[in-house]
Amino acid sequence: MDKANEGKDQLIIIEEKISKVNGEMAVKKYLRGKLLGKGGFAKCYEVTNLETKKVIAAKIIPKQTLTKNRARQKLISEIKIHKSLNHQHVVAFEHVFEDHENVYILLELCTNHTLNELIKRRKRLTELEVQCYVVQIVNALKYLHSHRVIHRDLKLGNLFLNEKMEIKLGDFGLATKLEFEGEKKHTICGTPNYIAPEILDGKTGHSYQVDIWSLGVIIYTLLIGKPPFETPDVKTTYKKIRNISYGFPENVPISDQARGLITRILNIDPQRRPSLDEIMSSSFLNTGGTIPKVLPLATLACPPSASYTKQ
Ligand SMILES: CC[C@@H]1C(=O)N(C)c2cnc(-c3ccc[nH]3)nc2N1C1CCCC1
Repeated sequence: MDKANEGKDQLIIIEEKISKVNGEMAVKKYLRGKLLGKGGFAKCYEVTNLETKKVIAAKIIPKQTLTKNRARQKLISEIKIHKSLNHQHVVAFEHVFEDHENVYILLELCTNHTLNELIKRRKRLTELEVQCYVVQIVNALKYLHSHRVIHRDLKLGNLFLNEKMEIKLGDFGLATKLEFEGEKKHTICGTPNYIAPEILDGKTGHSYQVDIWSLGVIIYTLLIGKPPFETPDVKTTYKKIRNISYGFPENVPISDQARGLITRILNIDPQRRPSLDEIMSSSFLNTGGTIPKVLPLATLACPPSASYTKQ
């Protein structure tokens, strides 16, 4: 797109040129809609496939931001991993193409934004809502880990919500795929509030358990309203993480089951953290005051959380 197209009231068409086997050129057209926001180097738009009328989300990355090899490798890895995934609670990877200026990644539209926006509006969620979201996140992680993929940047802002308020795990920019079981990764990465201690100490290497740690931080944040190790300064946050220095505020009531699960997950030793199956069968996810004992909670539909409405 050239500068002239930055105008608000013009129809902007993105064209994908495809050379067919018989040498002919086919063109797919997409109508660029409203700006959804920025994600890293990308500008993200709502986009309509003019042939199928399907409305999707597009991450548009200017190629001039990909001159450094590191940024280019990161994007290639994100596309390679995300493209290979297909699960109800993972953002669907629709398509990817490029033109002279940009790389276009087309993804499932999640009209209720992310758990970040939900928490900003609601301050904190009920235990029943948290149980329901956690079951979906655990299922997404079971799928990822069974395909030897570690997300490594699990946080509220990467947990998208579709029109039915279902969880869709997205943003595989920091994800990695193990070449073999038991392989350990050493690259430092993640978002300060959610980063596991073994990534910070960088000695022993890290694996799937870093996603379990982040899940513990997410459960705490959804129930309490802010992350356990949050401080105004990143260095202090890292110190609190390394010392497992957090507490449960007196003024926020949470069940023993929730407190117990968070405490078991936020363990400095990755091996001591519960597995995804152990989390799924934890008392926190299987004790509901009014839940009939007959059905395990995981099979129940979610309680209605107010969906995202513009204020
Ligand atoms: C396209 C990038 C990213 C994303 O990865 N997805 C899946 C997504 C889906 N729907 C939405 C969306 C639908 C309606 C509002 N946002 N946004 C998504 N985002 C946002 C855009 C801005 C920052 C992250």
